Amino acid sequence: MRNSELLLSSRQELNRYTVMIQDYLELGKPRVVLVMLVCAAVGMALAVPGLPDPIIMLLGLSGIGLSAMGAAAFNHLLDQRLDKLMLRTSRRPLADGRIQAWQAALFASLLSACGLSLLWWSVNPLTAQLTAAALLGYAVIYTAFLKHATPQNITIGGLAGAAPPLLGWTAMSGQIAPDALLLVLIIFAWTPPHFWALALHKRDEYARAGVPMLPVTHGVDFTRLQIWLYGWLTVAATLLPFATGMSGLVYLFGAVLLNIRFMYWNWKVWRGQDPAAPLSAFWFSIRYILYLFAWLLIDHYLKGVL
Ligand code: HEM
Ligand SMILES: CC(C)=CCC/C(C)=C/CC/C(C)=C/COP(=O)(O)OP(=O)(O)O
Repeated sequence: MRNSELLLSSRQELNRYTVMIQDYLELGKPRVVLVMLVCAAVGMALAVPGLPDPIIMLLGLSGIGLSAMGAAAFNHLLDQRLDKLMLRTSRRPLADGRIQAWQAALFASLLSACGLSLLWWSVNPLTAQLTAAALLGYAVIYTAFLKHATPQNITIGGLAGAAPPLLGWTAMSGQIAPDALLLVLIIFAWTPPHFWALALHKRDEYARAGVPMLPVTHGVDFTRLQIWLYGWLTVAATLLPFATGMSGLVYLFGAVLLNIRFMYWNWKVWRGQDPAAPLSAFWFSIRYILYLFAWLLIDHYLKGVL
């Protein structure tokens, strides 16, 4: 083989590996997990006065992240047939046949086992148990049952996605505190407006695939109203950290600004006059939750200084 041919084939080999790594990474829904890890990190910071122990923080975030990615990979595995039916998900590695079911099962099991063991042995058993509950809640209860059974799938399944700040909190303090549950409540209330905005936009795909999401079972108008109402519930939940004295005026300032924008988009969705509003509301909901947790963190550290 000539040198140029050798170079070409090693480049092709490298490309194949890069694509394979990207496919496995995609199974773990890395962008969703990254936002969850931010929420977990804020839970860690708020659980203790001063700075959290960096070693526990690293071990805790690794364990939570690996477990959440494991749960997401199980979701890909169990949903592979459904994912083939929807345009948004049809190019996923399993749905598209780029990864085999046994490979995904092995990957999901390895990630979950590594994540949970790391938490059990190097953080604390309570965090490992709560993370295992969230993993099963999303991968099994939501994906295998609720998603196909009831339009309330995400209100109940949302509890698993809302767990990260509590997991961060227990990783650092070893106990479940009311303040940590407030943070869970915020994400729990936020999940319906977050997801139903996307479900409105993708209503026809869900209908064709036979998934009983709210806009499919109860119609578009009812879903718009629910987004508006759950939006207010989220606003109320976000005021609780200030009302209970857990966070101060800096947080309140940030939360009010974010809530104005959040309710502006939810209002646009509710009115139903702008066909682009649901997708814009969905994307804003992600920035909203990220920035809200950032404000909690800023407030926590400024409280010590101001
Ligand atoms: C059961 C609860 C939840 C449901 C049903 C849900 C649903 C969804 C769906 C269907 C997508 C689109 C995914 C895609 O196109 O690949 C999405 C995207 C996203 N979700 Fe959620 N979500 C939930 C909870 C959460 C939570 C708790 C967080 C973070 C704290 C979160 C953060 C995100 C982010 C960052 C994206 C964008 C991902 C990207 O850019 O590809 N979600 N969500
Ligand atoms: C241990 C722990 C913290 C677990 C949480 C796991 C986790 C990654 C939850 C993500 C929530 C999510 C993106 C739901 C969408 O699922 P879907 O199946 O309805 O959406 P899809 O159609 O895009 O797959």
